[in-house]
Order: sequence, then structure tokens, then C-alpha cells
Amino acid sequence: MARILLVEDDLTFSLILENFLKKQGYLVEVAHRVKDGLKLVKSNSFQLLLLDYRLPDGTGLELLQACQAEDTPPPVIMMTSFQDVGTAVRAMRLGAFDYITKPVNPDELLMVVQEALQEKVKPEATTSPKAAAFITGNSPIAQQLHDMITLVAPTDMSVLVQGESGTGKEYVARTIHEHSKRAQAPFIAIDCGAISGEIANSELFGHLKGAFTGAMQDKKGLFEAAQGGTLFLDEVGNLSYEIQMKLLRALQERVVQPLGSTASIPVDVRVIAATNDDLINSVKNGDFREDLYHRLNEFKLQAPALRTRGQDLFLFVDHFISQANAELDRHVQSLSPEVREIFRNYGWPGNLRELKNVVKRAVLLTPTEEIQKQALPEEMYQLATTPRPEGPDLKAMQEANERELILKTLQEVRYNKSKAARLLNIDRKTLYLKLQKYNLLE
Ligand SMILES: Nc1ncnc2c1ncn2[C@@H]1O[C@H](COP(=O)(O)OP(=O)(O)OP(=O)(O)O)[C@@H](O)[C@H]1O
Repeated sequence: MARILLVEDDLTFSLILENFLKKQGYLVEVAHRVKDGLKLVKSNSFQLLLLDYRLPDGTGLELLQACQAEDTPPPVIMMTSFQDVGTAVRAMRLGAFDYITKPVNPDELLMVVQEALQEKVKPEATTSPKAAAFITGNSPIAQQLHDMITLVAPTDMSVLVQGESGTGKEYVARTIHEHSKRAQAPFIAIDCGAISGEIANSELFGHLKGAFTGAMQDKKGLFEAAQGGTLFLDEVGNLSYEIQMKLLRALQERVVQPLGSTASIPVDVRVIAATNDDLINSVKNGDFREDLYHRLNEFKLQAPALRTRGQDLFLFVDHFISQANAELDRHVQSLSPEVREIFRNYGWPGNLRELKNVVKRAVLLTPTEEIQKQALPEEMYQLATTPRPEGPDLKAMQEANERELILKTLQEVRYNKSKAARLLNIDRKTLYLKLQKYNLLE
């Protein structure tokens, strides 16, 4: 019976969740604050953590990070309000297994919990699904990306893939590998955001038995495991300075030295790295080695944000609907016209990952062939539907446009009101009044 730790400050809601999970056969411990959650994590072993994001004495991210420091961290599911989707996406970069938006739907919760418990514990190196499970897209920006991939793939250049979270950077790396001379050798992906210090060292370069407490036997590093193939370093900006040095050596001299060993092992590996933020800023701040940056950045690719991909959005929707139908045994065919409109107007700050989650949830909740707006997270359709005036009412039309523009901007900047006001070229107070007027306040 799996043990779950639930950290949620809303007492009624946590009681409902606790009872629901217990009925499903899980053992549940509950905490209402970060401090108590930390104590429980330290003194117990849990197979899963279910964390609210906003807690009275901090955020769920603190608990997530504390868990990531463990040898075998349990999977973590974050629960957030719709406005915090950006944060949830950040949590996934820090190693969370998944997120669900509130109000929590019991079927969805159960689905994610079951998936998390079946899933192997992160961090892990993955040989991710074949690129055939992916689609390219028809938008000019997607075609351009595809051309660049075709151009750089056959060379042995290191590639730096930049892009917002969830834009498919791993997909880009995988496609490069599959179009390269190395296609028959392994493609190994590792999320550097989810590993730290000694673990990163031993994951990447290996270790000898006894090199540190807990090193019970020799372990091959991922560089060796990827011999002849491609190593994908996601979130490369998170590597410590010490590991950056070792990585530079591996790239320049083509040798690695496992922890506790004096021997240098030759490696022939192409490295593709990915970053969310502008790595050049980390270089300027002294957090990332400049020499390594240039070594990784022999060729730079930009993974485009979903909101810049036009009609590709609906190609992805069809693709994710088919995937979800197969996984959940549903027969959904399409979106209702109203849902299409909501999707078109939404800013998708979490990009493809967010779209995939929203579609999967909607498919789960749709027993018929067409997804209706009720199957979307409530706040998504409440916020996204701007009523349009029927007749030639200019003032009403202007207001509808204004509401829509404010919404889009808010979504793009993940509800940061100061940033939104700046972009909209109005002051915060005016923005606030307009949010009130259009019923857009949280
Ligand atoms: N071209 C594609 N076709 C279909 N699905 C895709 C495509 N690109 C990405 N996805 C899906 O979108 C999700 C996010 O993709 P991926 O993990 O590659 O993004 P990422 O940019 O590496 O994210 P992060 O910055 O959080 O590491 C995954 O579930 C992936 O399967």
C-alpha cells in the first residue's frame, strides 16, 4: 500500500482529499504547513508527495527541493491554482512528476497519482520515445526550426537548444540524434535541474565502489553509457561549477574520470544541451563558465513558444487527443467550436506540456466525441471567454477587444500585473481598475 504525504493548508479540502485517497486504498499523512511537511519527509518514507503550492509559511517548491536532495526522491505532484500554472511548470523543471490545477477533479487526481506511482523515481536518464511519436508542424517558424535541425544533425557540432519550458526542447534534441550518423547508438537524456552535487557527478561521469558513502558498487556514468551516441543535458544551467569543469574536460579532451578513480576513460559522445533562460546572463553573472558556454553553443536553436505557432496548435490538439484516447480508452474526435475559440485565445505559458495536460484531462472527462468547455479547468474558460456584442455597438466591441488584450497579456506574463501593465502601456492602478471592470480579478 503506497504511503502518500499530502501538504495542503485548506483544512476542508485536505480532509476531502485525504478521505478520497484512503478510500482508494492509500495510506495518507497530512500536514498543513511547509515546516510540518519537512519534518514528516525527514522522519518517514513516502512513495508520493501531493503538495499545494501556496502554503502559509512558504511554498510547496521548498518541500519539492528538500525531497530532491534525497538519494531516491519520491515523485511529487503539485496542486496549483490556474493562475500559478507558470509556477507549476517551473516545479516540473525542478523535478516534480506532474501538476494538477485546482479545483481538483477526483478522476484526474487518481489518474496522475496512479501514473506517478508506476513511474520510476526521478532523476533518471531516459531513452525517450522515438521522434515518430512527435509532429513537426506547418507554421513557418516550425518549418524553419525543422530546416535548421536537418542542417545541423549530420554534423558533429554541439547544439544549444533554447526555449521556454515545455516547448519541446527534448524533442528537438531527439530529432537531431535520429538524423545524425549516431542514430544507431544510444540517445540519453538527463535533467540537470533534478540532480545536484555528488549525484550529478556520479550520474554523468560514474563512480567506483566506495567513492562516497552509499557507493556500494562501481557505476558507469552517462557519458560512457552514451558511447558513440548523443547525451542530452536538459537545464544545463543548473550544473554546479565543479561539474561544469568536468563537463568541459569531457568535451575538449574527450575523456571522463569516474569519482574515486584516477583513470581517464575515452568517450565519443555528442552533447546537446538545453536551457530555459538566457544562459548568456548566467555567464555574465559568473554562474556559468564562459568557455563551456561557447563549447556547448557551437550551434544555437530556438524552440518556439506555442503561442507563436499559429494553426500548429490544432495539429498538436489532434495529436494529443489521439494519444489520450489510446491511453484512457476514450473516443474523443474533436473540440467544440467554443473550446477551439478558448484554445485560440489562451496564451499557453506552459506550452506543449500544458496543452498536453489540458487535453488529456479533457479527454478523461469526455465520454462523448466532442470536448465541451466544462471539461476544461474552470478558470480557463471563465477567463478566456469574452462575450462579443451582437449588433454594431462600437463601445461594446472596443471593450470586448480591450478585455481580450488584457487577458492575453496577463497570460503571456503569467499573471505578473506589473509586467502586464508595462506591456499594455498603462499604470498598475489603471490595470487594476480594468480588471475589476471586466471581472478578471482572482
Ligand atoms: N513536436 C512534438 N510533437 C508532439 N509532442 C511533443 C512535441 N514536442 C514536445 N512534445 C510533448 O510536449 C511535452 C514537453 O516536451 P519537452 O519535454 O520536450 O519540452 P522541454 O522544452 O524539454 O521542457 P522543459 O523545459 O520543461 O524541460 C512532452 O510531453 C512532449 O512529449
